[in-house]
Amino acid sequence: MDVEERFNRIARNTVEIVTVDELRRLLESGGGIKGYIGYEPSGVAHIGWLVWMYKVKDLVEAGVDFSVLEATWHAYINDKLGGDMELIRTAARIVRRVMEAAGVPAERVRFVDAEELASDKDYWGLVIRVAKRASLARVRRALTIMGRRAEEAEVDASKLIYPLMQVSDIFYMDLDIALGGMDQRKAHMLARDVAEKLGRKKPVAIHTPIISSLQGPGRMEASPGEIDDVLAEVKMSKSKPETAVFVVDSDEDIRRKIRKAYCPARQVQGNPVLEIARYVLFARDGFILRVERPSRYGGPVEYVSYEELERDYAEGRLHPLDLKNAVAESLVEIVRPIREAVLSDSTMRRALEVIEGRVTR
Ligand SMILES: Nc1ncnc2c1ncn2[C@@H]1O[C@H](COP(=O)(O)OP(=O)(O)OP(=O)(O)O)[C@@H](O)[C@H]1O
Ligand SMILES: N[C@@H](Cc1ccc(O)cc1)C(=O)O
Repeated sequence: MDVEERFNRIARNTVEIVTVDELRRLLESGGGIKGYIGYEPSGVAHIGWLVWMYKVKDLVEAGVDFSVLEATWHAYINDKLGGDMELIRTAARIVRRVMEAAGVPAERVRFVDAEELASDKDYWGLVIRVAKRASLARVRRALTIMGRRAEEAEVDASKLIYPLMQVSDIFYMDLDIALGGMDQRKAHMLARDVAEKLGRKKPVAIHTPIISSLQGPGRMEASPGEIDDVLAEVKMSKSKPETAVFVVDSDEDIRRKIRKAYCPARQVQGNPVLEIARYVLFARDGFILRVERPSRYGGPVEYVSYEELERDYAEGRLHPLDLKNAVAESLVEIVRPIREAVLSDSTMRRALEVIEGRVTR
């Protein structure tokens, strides 16, 4: 791939790149580029995670030396899985399997355990230096990166360490690119500002879209705030199982959940079914959405691009039920091999049962 092809591969299906020029310069420099994403191993992945997993695949294919940080300590701080570190580590093994089944070339990705970072005194030196350069108000505001509101830091002070650790992870691993969903924006912006003050490499932030809750965004006007704060509230989230399709859901569960999903006729904004079509289904090369419907409703139709689908939907030429059925069937095809990869392994199956019973938020 030449520079342009690499750039396009990295940029497709993203919401923002901070900054595009810096990314171009990195690619043009011809040197090695180090990127990462971190996630909390804290339960079963939902289809929102496929959005970043597909992006990891793009980055690896574009030649980025990529690490996936299994943020075990972060999950502990964030009260996941009852703070059971053994279970948190097990959850990380399951997510690895999910990533492989979703097409991420695992042999070309470095998996890093947050406990390994935290075992180095230099890591903690870095956390303290980062803390010195960040105001308390800014760190509190960054709590959205862990799906919390600023006020929640009052309950338990470890929550304030989390954003500082996330920023330090980036410096410790000496990264050029930090990837995350839009809800991770505050960590990346903080890292960019602190980088200048500490004379560190300023990471390019790449943000992928957030899929809304299946129940819809609710009263969006009632949640004023910056875009990432709002998205953190309305996203499909594993802590709210009724909002999500999980990668281990049965075919019938997927169909049932999509059938019940919020999907007003002609509405594009905040429509989770269209978002799934756009960011999960059409994110795959060569995808075609096939709508089966009786001839009295227009007969079968095929969409080869999201844009065509959106146009027909917005103009009322595609009924919500027909959209839902088509999206559900395609999702079933995507989820099935992932579910089988996880559930065909009896150790994983058992671990999953324990984890599902222990999801604490
Ligand atoms: N609904 C979503 N759509 C797209 N990406 C998502 C979605 N939810 C989470 N992500 C991304 O997945 C990564 C892991 O996020 P996170 O651990 O917060 O997910 P989650 O399962 O919703 O967790 P929780 O419910 O525990 O907050 C982050 O980069 C985040 O941006
Ligand atoms: N805050 C991220 C997890 C994360 C943790 C540490 C990092 O360095 C990066 C990401 C999330 O909630 O998904």
